[in-house]
Amino acid sequence: MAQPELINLNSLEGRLLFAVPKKGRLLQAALNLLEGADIQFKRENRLDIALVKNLPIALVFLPAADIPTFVGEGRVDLGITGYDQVQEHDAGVRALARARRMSNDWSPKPDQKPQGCETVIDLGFGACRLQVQVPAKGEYKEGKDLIGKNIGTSFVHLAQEYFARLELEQEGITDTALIATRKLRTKIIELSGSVEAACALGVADGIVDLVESGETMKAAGLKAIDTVVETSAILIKSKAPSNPEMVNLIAARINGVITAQKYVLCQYNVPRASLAEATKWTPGKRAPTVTSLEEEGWVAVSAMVEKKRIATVMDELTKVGATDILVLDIHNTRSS
Ligand SMILES: Nc1ncnc2c1ncn2[C@@H]1O[C@H](COP(=O)(O)OP(=O)(O)OP(=O)(O)O)[C@@H](O)[C@H]1O
Ligand SMILES: O=P(O)(O)OC[C@H]1O[C@H](OP(=O)(O)OP(=O)(O)O)[C@H](O)[C@@H]1O
Repeated sequence: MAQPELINLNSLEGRLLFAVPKKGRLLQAALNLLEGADIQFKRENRLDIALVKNLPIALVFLPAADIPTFVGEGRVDLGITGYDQVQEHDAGVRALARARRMSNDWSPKPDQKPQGCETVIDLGFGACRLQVQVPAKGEYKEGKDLIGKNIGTSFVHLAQEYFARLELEQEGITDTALIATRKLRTKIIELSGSVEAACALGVADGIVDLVESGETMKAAGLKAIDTVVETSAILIKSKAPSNPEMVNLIAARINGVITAQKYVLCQYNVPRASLAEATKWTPGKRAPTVTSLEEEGWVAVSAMVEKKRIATVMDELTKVGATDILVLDIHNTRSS
């Protein structure tokens, strides 16, 4: 039986490291993006590193929550994760800086690489909201009603900052710099999953958790009273990537795939006299392509249109006299 090829660390030499969620909600959409960007790899069973066959890249499969740390510290060059995870990581970095300042242990190394990650593209999937939730039939109406109570969450740092801000507001303190040094009256309880069960089980008075369809929240007898972060999946890069050209190439490819998913190509024929009216509905990304038809007084138009607008656009084009309207899927796209 053929043995799987083991990856030794030397084979990562010279390769751009690209972190991908190893499981969960973002995994499949991230894999689809890689396929669309022609990033070819074979992931061996149980191995969290895969060498890309056609580019000098290695994929590293990591928990979505850890990806901002690896990218932020420059251990990995690029990553796909949720904006919520980046925000939680950044809030954690602020909390650590505050703790170190308070204990006078603040000694940045002079040769340290720039830390932190930058958002390259909003990937347009994995949209949900990090919300403050309370029992639907309970007495809590707004975030500030939970001050001094027990809050269950996996997003401890964002929850800490959220309640620090509310506590300061309640005390009439406007200096937001104090959010970072606040000793909270509200108790934040870290939970790693099934957070929605915390209220019913008496562990928490309220929770801070993700809501997508709202089904989990409803089933747990909870309602949302505030939003901490609106999130979707993003492509992030380190502030000091090992190969900036390769980062740009991957970003351009992924951007092309995302744009292709968002747009369709709309083609139609229209009398030249109605062209101005018709192209108001199909201005294209830069400008529509207009070509003359063999038939006198007619032109053919081709333009990219956002998928979500296409039905309305077709209705309006018909009204202004366009005919032979075709809508085509776009497989990939690239613009500078
Ligand atoms: N309905 C949803 N619930 C949770 N996360 C979602 C949802 N929709 C999109 N996401 C995104 O997916 C990211 C990863 O969440 P997910 O729960 O799938 O991760 P995970 O690695 O399986 O973590 P865990 O083991 O804690 O469940 C979230 O941070 C968020 O950005
Ligand atoms: O609004 P909805 O569409 O119902 O989605 C939200 C739920 O999905 C996530 O949990 P997940 O299923 O990832 O499991 P977990 O509770 O173990 O994190 C999140 O923590 C919510 O519980």
